[in-house]
Amino acid sequence: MKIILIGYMGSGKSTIGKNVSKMLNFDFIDLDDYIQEKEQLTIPQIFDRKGEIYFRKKEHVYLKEVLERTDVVVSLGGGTPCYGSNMAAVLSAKDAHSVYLKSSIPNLVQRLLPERLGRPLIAHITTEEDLTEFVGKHLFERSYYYSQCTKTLVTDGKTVSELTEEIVRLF
Ligand SMILES: Nc1ncnc2c1ncn2[C@@H]1O[C@H](COP(=O)(O)OP(=O)(O)OP(=O)(O)O)[C@@H](O)[C@H]1O
Ligand SMILES: O=C(O)C1=C[C@@H](O)[C@@H](O)[C@H](O)C1
Ligand SMILES: [Mg+2]
Repeated sequence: MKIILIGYMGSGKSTIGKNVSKMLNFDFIDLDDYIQEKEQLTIPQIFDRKGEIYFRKKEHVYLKEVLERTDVVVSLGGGTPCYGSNMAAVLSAKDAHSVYLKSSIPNLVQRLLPERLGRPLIAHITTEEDLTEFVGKHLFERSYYYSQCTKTLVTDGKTVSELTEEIVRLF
């Protein structure tokens, strides 16, 4: 079985995915970490030196690679399901269950403001007001893809351990 965690930047995919994998005794792959390791560059370096189109092409190639794995929890990047045939690949992967971690705009903004420098799409945004506007528009565009997941979990008001347990219970 594969559990694929999907959601906007800051929704908790990496943090919760790692915990779920430990509880289920599954392997854990964070697609962003996998890309960084394969490319021997950080995500900001890839965007800066090679550009976003290069990143999206590699993200697609490595997604296909990790979808071959079994007994694994995979946390995708925030944009992964929203490009090319990636969401179709997730939905058609063998024995795969996709979970959308759905978070409100104010919660995402509170989490992302202090951590924005590691995320090239928002690194240039400095105020809470501007980040709220950006996340609102971006999430609206991306929700079309996120909402295709087989399960949706609202994360607002829940701790990482509560969400971890909820996912473990689902499977
Ligand atoms: N339910 C939660 N309650 C409080 N803090 C949380 C919760 N989920 C995640 N966080 C915190 O929010 C921040 C972002 O989480 P994380 O890096 O796991 O998000 P992500 O979805 O993997 O983002 P990205 O798409 O950018 O990789 C972290 O500091 C994490 O500890
Ligand atoms: O939302 C996005 O498009 C991104 C999210 C991160 O996980 C990284 O994959 C990268 O910063 C792009
Ligand atoms: Mg992550």
